[in-house]
Amino acid sequence: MKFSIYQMDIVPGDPKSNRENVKTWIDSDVAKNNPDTIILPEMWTTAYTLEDLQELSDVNGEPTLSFLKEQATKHDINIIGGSIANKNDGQIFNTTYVIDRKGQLVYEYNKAHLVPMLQEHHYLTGGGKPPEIFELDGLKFGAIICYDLRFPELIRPLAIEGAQVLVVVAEWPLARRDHWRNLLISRAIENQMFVLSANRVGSYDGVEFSGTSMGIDPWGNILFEGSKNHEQTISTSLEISKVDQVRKDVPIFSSRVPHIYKNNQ
Ligand SMILES: O=C(O)CCC(=O)C(=O)O
Repeated sequence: MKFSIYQMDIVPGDPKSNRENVKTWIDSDVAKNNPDTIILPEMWTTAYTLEDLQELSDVNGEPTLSFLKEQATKHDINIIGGSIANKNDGQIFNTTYVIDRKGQLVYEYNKAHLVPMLQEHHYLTGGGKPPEIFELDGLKFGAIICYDLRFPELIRPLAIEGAQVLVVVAEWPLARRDHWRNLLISRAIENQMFVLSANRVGSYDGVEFSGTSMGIDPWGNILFEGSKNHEQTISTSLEISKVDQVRKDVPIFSSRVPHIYKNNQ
């Protein structure tokens, strides 16, 4: 499977412009790289304009969901749609939508962990459910959003259930770029799966973001590392058989002793 990751800058509070930018990018990326699956960053329609989200959020995914479905069918691509601010029953969630090449919504997930450093709990509601595996073109994926990366207990069950690729979409700040790199590499090694991440660049409200969208193989080798501060398209293919190979060479999943782990995790 060939992936394109859009390490984009985001126009704050202007979903229409951001959708237009993403449309232009998809048109040119499809012509150039012919991807099977594209990946966008976190909150790419609004950026972290938390105080304005009541007004700027999509409602039940619209209009962004229809936009993503249209792009998927038009170009015959799968889309892991980063995440968007999304109002549902009066609450605002940070929601990832995954659309297949037929334009079907195959998966949705709301960010589970809210960021105390950003006072997110004043503006957003946590999803309250763990991520589940979804499939695209026969491959098994998990997807999480930014701060979720700090919680290995959220990700472990995905690996146990056979996820081959973990996708992490983010607006991770430059100030903690070392954490970002090391956590992504750790999640790949400990779960013996590919990790692909899409992080934004640019700045908003005095916070500079760190780019550095990464691809890591199940052995922990870095496949690519985006720039810290430039918009960039990362195009990559994964040799999926590496997952089985690494799990065979170092068979941690058959070495587990869940009955001694707290909560049998
Ligand atoms: O965990 C971090 O350091 C960054 C988290 C974050 O900025 C986010 O989840 O949006």
